Amino acid sequence: MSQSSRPLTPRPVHGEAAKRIERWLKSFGLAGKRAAALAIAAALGSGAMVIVQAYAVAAMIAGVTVDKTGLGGMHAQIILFVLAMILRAAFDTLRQGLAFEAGAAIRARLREVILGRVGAARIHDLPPSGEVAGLVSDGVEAVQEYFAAFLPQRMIAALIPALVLVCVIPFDWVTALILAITAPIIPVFMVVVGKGAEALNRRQWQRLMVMGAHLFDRIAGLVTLRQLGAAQREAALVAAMSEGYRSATMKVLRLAFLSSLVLEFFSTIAVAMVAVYVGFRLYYGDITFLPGLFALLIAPEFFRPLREMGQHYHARMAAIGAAEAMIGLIGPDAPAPETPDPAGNWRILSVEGLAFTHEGGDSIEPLSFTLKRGRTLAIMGPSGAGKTTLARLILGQLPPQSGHILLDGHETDPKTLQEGTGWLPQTPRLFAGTIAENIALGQPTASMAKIEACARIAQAHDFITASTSGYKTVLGEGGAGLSGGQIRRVAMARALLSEPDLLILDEPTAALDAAGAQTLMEAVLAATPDAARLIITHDPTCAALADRVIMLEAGRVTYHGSTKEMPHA
Ligand SMILES: Nc1ncnc2c1ncn2[C@@H]1O[C@H](COP(=O)(O)OP(=O)(O)OP(=O)(O)O)[C@@H](O)[C@H]1O
Repeated sequence: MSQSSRPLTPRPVHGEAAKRIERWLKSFGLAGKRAAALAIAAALGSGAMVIVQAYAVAAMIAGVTVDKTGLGGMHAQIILFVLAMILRAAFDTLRQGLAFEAGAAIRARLREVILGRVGAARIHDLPPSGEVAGLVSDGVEAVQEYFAAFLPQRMIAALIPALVLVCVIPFDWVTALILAITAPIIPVFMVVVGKGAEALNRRQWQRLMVMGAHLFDRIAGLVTLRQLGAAQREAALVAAMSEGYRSATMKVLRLAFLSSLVLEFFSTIAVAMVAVYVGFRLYYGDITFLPGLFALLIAPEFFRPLREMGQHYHARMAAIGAAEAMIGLIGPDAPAPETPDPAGNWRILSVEGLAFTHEGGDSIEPLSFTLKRGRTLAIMGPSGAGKTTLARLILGQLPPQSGHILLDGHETDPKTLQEGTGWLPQTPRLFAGTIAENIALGQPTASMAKIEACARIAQAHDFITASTSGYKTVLGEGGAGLSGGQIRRVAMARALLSEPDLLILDEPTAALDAAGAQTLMEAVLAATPDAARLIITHDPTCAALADRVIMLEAGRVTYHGSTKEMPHA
């Protein structure tokens, strides 16, 4: 079980670092660009209708109270008001739909890139599953808010107040001047609040990632934890982490609510200034009723987009926090997901000077061999000699500290090799599901006939069909319902099903008697005539069927030659 070692109190990012993250984020915006642009246009339409409505209301009130026209003489204003109301509702509905569409396109693109990167990662580079889950769910949602809420609002906050100013100037330029002078208060305040919000949001994300990774890891090992009586202790640890996350979230929310309150306060003061000024001018007869009332009605609408941008500013902060974690996972580029390389035409696998040292100091000394397709190499040696380590290096699960793995003399991407490899691990793992699903885990479209044929070769068919549900027998988590030996047989069928170019079998005959081991290996070799086969074994019967043998002792090769001349293990 692993635990993230990242610090819980991150350095604050602002200035250039935050802008760099934001540039990275924007490279994903292309996915929903058209819908986002249309959403902004719809918001502008709605803003224009608000101005028309304010004018119609002011004209109606002025007609009734000052000009004493009566409602009967105001058909034009009433029709204008109703039309503006209907159009405004239509624009708002359209805006919401388009913003959702833009957000959905960006969400899909981000998830595609993250999962594509995780799928393409070397196995030893894989991030904890909890972190990946946190990023593709909450992380992607936070980023979509940035695109669906903050970015359009930023544009709207620049355009609608400008539109209001242009409309107010012909009626009352003094009010327009007051609005223009007070407008910058809100963006300035937003930037001040933003400095603190960035650090808080990043801390919240770090805590969520650590908690997610920890929780996934502990859930996967729940049986072991219970067996060791450590479940309660772990539960307390998870509770403490949740509490840390709750407290970080509350700090973010507190700041978001407080900043909204202060923004409301400042915009209310600015509107009040306009109201007092208009009131005095009306009183002294410096302005007529209609422009004064129109200026009063429109002043809150001038500040509304700015206030809303202030409220969405925390969406930007949350997105930067999430994006930073994403960059850590998928890198600073936003590439298209890699398409799998359809390799498989190679003939010779060459291992050249491959070496590795575990953290504890145990190592494999530089080791070289070649293995042709259709040939079998047995790796033997006492327990702890480094046999499994060698297999894991070839499978790309451990990064070699030196040396190369070549296919037909060319350096190869571990992913390419992994895709064409059938692997029976030393401790195979089955999952909850039917036996057929477990065999077809890597080949979900495989036919039942093929699944059955592989199960026969792996000596699994008889015990599978002995149960009433046969291949449809449902297994519990970890293959519960089968014995350890039976799990190994099912996993062997799984390794054979993909018709691999390279077959790596770690102790394939464990738990079988000599006759069973011989039959199994002969069947496996006959079924994979074109595969290169690497067999890790303690079993001399099994090794005798190979073409060559490498004997390892404490990570060093003690024999490399034909099977016939090998010394007794
Ligand atoms: N993840 C690890 N961290 C540190 N040391 C490790 C790790 N995995 C293996 N080792 C050590 O490396 C050495 C080689 O282990 P490896 O599993 O490759 O041996 P092996 O020959 O396959 O043994 P066995 O036949 O028992 O499976 C052992 O001493 C083992 O303790």
